[in-house]
Amino acid sequence: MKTSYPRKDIHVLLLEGVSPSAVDAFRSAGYSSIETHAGSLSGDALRERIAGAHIVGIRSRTQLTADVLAEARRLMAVGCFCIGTNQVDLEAAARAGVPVFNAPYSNTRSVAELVIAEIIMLMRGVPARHAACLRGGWLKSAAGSREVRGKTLGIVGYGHIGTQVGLLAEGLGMRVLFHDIEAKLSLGNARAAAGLDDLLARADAVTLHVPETPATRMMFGAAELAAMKPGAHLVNASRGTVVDIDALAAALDSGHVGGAAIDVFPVEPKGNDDAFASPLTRFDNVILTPHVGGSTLEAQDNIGTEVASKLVRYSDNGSTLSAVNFPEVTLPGHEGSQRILHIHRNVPGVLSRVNEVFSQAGLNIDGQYLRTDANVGYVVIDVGATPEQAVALKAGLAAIPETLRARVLY
Ligand SMILES: NC(=O)C1=CN([C@@H]2O[C@H](COP(=O)(O)OP(=O)(O)OC[C@H]3O[C@@H](n4cnc5c(N)ncnc54)[C@H](O)[C@@H]3O)[C@@H](O)[C@H]2O)C=CC1
Ligand SMILES: O=C(O)CCC(=O)C(=O)O
Repeated sequence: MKTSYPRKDIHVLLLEGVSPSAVDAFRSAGYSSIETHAGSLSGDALRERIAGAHIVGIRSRTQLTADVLAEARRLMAVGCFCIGTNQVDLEAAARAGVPVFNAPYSNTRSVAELVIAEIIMLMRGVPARHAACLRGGWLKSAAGSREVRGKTLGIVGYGHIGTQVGLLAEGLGMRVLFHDIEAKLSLGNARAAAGLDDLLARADAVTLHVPETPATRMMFGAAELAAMKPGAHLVNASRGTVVDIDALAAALDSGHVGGAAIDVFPVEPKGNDDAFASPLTRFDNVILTPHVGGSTLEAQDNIGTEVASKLVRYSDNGSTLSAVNFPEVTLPGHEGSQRILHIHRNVPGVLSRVNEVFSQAGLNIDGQYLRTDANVGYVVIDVGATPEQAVALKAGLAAIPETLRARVLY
């Protein structure tokens, strides 16, 4: 059961080279116990470091499984300093009373720019020419080299990244088709395809911008690759599980797929010192990048500030706005009141037990904010009480059997 701490005792663990802007944001908010690691941690090293952390910041590589979260008994919140949150068991985190935050927009432009550059490179046949030069060869020829102007780009997943790719591609004179499972507003002159097959049959290049979900796992296999136009190119900067890499290697071998740019892989090295292996490394007509779609200084700087600010706001004020796994509450300041957070399993009767704790103490509630989802209830109570009374109230709340976490805010 985790309760109240002064900021100096709140331990922040930042992994995977999270930007220094995050450290700055924590420090300027008064948090001084900050531990940073350049790489990801796993196994015993992760369990050991997370056991003492109140706030954990990761990027896409650190796996916060239910088992790992179970060891993190002090954990108040998780920050994913990226868009994807598939590396965290979000349900297990919610069941433990731990909100998870991310940065849904800050690196999207960086991904879109890389994708556009790759589409031009693939259509010009640059990867194979570059590979030849590195080996002392000279492939000066227009064979297979095309302008992107007038060609059709198929975007699968027309969200924050997909829409930006579409607008940039139109700026280059491309025709844009998209496919999404949701009805989406077309930006510019983009058109919704009749379905994935329609998009694949018409696109000269296909780019994938879907999240990792059960439905997108291996959504791009032999059948989808075969449905692409002969010689069309594939770009994947979404998640490595979305494309069947062996099927892609076979389609590149046969020449049906003209080239590919792949930024994400089913298995990625844990850090820069680990070796990378892929069935795609033997092809000259591919661009392989080490999951750097969002790795620009601009994006990382913005993400560091954005996610750290959300974590500080939750820690200082209790607001869970934009948490991805948790009831969202936006809260005003609580000057003049003690603010107590109570996170509980959402079953009938808990709120009346919460209120009973306050009425038994004979204290008036100044404000109460409640949000629930199917599993978790989050109630924030402002009360005119002394700090000592607040700690006693927190202990009363902690004794309610459905309690997941209770905390007095500093
Ligand atoms: N390579 C990198 O460094 C980066 C990779 N990413 C990945 O890109 C993904 C997309 O990012 P955003 O565009 O910001 O996400 P988003 O949530 O704004 O857009 C995703 C779109 O995919 C659609 N979608 C979901 N399932 C689908 C399906 N089965 N078929 C077709 N469409 C489907 C959604 O309706 C949504 O419109 C992220 O989830 C993340 O995994 C994000 C940032 C950096
Ligand atoms: O840059 C990173 O660490 C991960 C980027 C990414 O894949 C994401 O934002 O989802």
